[in-house]
Amino acid sequence: MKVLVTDPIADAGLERLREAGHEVETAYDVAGEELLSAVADANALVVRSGTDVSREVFEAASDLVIVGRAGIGVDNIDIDAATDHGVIVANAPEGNVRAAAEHTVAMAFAAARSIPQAHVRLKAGEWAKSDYLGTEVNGKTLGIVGFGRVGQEVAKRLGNLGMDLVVYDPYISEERADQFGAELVEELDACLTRADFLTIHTPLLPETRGMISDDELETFGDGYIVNCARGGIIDEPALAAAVEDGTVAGAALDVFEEEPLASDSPLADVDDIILTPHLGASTEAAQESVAVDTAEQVLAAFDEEPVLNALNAPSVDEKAFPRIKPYIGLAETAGKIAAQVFGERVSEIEVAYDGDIAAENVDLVTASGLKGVFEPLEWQVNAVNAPHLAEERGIDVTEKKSRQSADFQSLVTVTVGDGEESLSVSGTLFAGEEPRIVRIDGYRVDAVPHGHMLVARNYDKPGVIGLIGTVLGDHDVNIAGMFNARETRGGEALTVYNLDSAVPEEAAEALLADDRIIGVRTIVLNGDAEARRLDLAAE
Ligand SMILES: NC(=O)C1=CN([C@@H]2O[C@H](COP(=O)(O)OP(=O)(O)OC[C@H]3O[C@@H](n4cnc5c(N)ncnc54)[C@H](O)[C@@H]3O)[C@@H](O)[C@H]2O)C=CC1
Ligand SMILES: O=C(O)C(=O)COP(=O)(O)O
Repeated sequence: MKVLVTDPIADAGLERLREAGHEVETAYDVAGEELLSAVADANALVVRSGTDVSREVFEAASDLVIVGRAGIGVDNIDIDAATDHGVIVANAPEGNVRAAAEHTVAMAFAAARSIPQAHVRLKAGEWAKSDYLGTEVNGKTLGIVGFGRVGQEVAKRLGNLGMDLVVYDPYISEERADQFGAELVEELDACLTRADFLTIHTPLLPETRGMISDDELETFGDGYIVNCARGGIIDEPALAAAVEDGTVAGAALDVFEEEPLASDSPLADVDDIILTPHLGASTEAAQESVAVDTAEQVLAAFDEEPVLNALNAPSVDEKAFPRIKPYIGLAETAGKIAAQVFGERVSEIEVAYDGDIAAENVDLVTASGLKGVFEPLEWQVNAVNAPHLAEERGIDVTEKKSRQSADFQSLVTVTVGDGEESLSVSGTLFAGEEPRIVRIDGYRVDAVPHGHMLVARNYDKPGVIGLIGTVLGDHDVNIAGMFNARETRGGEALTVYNLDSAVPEEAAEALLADDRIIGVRTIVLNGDAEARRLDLAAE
C-alpha cells in the first residue's frame, strides 16, 4: 500500500508504516494540482494542519482508504466529502493534549509578563526594565471557553498556580467542571465578564467561528486573551483593534485564520499581541506520540481492523471487535443475497440480531449489512459511507436486537423491502466461524455463501432438480453444492445452488421456460471477504 505524508510527522510514525511493509512517500508543502497528482495512487494520506484536504482531493484519490490526522483538529479535512467517498478520517486526539496545554500556559505567562517584547529589546541592546510591569496569574480568574481535553489540562495547570476557574462549554456537565474546581457558567458573556485571562479551547465549527468579536472583546475588557485552539474563532481585525486601543490588555495567539500568517496581518503590528507559528503540538513527545498513533490507525484501516479514532465510521469497541468480526462479512453477504434475490428497488432495510450477537455494539455489522445490500446495485459503497448513502437516498434503516434465539447461538438477518414486499436472508456462523446462510425468504436452507449461487423457486414436482442440473450442465456450469427446501409436499420450494462459475442468461431463461420453475435469481458474492476466505481454504 502507498502512504502519502504531506505534513512533517515524527520518524517513529514513518518507520512504523515502513516496517509493516508499506511504501511511504513524503511530499511536504504540496498543494493544488501537485497534491492532486501525488494523492492519485495513494491508499492512505497522513496530514497535520498544513494540508487542505478538500473534496477535490477525495475526487482525485480513488484508492484512498483513510486520511490520518497526526493531531487533533480536523477542520482542514472535508469530512463529508471523505464519507461520500467512503474514506475513513481518523485523528490522534490524545498525544498532543499536554503539549497544547503547556503552550497555552506559556503563552499566558508570556503575555502577562511581556516576555517576547522584553527579549527582543534586550537582544537589541536595550535594558527596558522600567517599561514592563506585569500581571501575576495568582489570584486572577481564568475564563476557559471549551472544556474538552486541552481545556481541562489547562485548568489543572493554571488552577494549581492559584487561578480561579470559570468555564463556558454548553456541552459539559456541572459535575465535570466541579471535578476540576471550576465553575460552569451558562452564558459566554458571564465567562467574559468574570475573567481576567481568557483562553479558547473549542474546535473551529460554524458555531464557534467568529465567536469572539467586537462585542465580546468589549465585554471582556482589560485582560489577556490566549488562543491556542484555532484561528477564526476570534475575529482577528477586531482583536488587533481592541488591543491597539487598550480595550484588551494583550493577547497571545498560536493559531490563525489563514496559515501561514500573512505578513500584512493587522495582528503583526500590535506590540501587545504575541504570536507563535502554530507551535502548540510541536514537542518531541507529542509529535512522536501522534505520529505513531496515526500510523497505527492507517495500519488498522489497511487490515480492516477497527480504526479507533475514526470520526466518520461506525464505532467499534476494540475489546469486543474479535467477537463481532466474523459477523461483519456475514451481514454483508446476507445483505448481498437479500438484495439480489429480492431484485426490486429497496426502500427499507432491517438488520436484526438474535442471540449472543445482540449483546454487542453492532454499528459496524449493520453498516456492512447495508454495504452488502447496496453493492449489487453498483453503488460505490463501503461501511463508512453506507449509512450515509441510505440516509441520502431516503432508505429507512432499522436495527433490531433480541437476546433470544431459538435455533442458533447467534443469527443475523437482513431484510430488504420496497414498502409492499420484503425478503429476509439469515446467516449464522457454524463452529463460531464458518458462515452459513440458514434462511432465505422464510425457507430453512443450509448454504455456504460462496462465489456464484443460484436461488430457484420452483414447484415441488418430480424432475425439477434434474432439470436444473441438466440446464446448468448444458451451459458448462458445475454444481459445487445444493440445498432444497420446501414448504409442503407438492407446494412451493426453494433451491440454493453453489456453483463454480456464473450462470449465463440463456441458462436462466431456459429454466424459466419450464412451468415448474417460478423464478430464478443468480447471485454473485465474488467480491466478498468471506467468499475470498473460502476460496483460499479450497485451494
Ligand atoms: N495549537 C495547537 O497546536 C493545538 C491546537 N489544538 C486545538 O485545540 C482545540 C481543543 O482540542 P481538544 O480539547 O482536544 O478538543 P475537545 O473536542 O476535547 O474539546 C473541545 C470542547 O469544546 C466544546 N465546545 C464545542 N462547541 C462549543 C461552543 N460553541 N462553545 C463552547 N464550547 C464548545 C466541546 O463541548 C468540547 O468540550 C481544537 O481546536 C484543537 O484543534 C489541539 C492541539 C494542539
Ligand atoms: O492537533 C491540533 O489540533 C493542532 O492544532 C496541531 O497542529 P499541527 O499538527 O501542529 O499542525
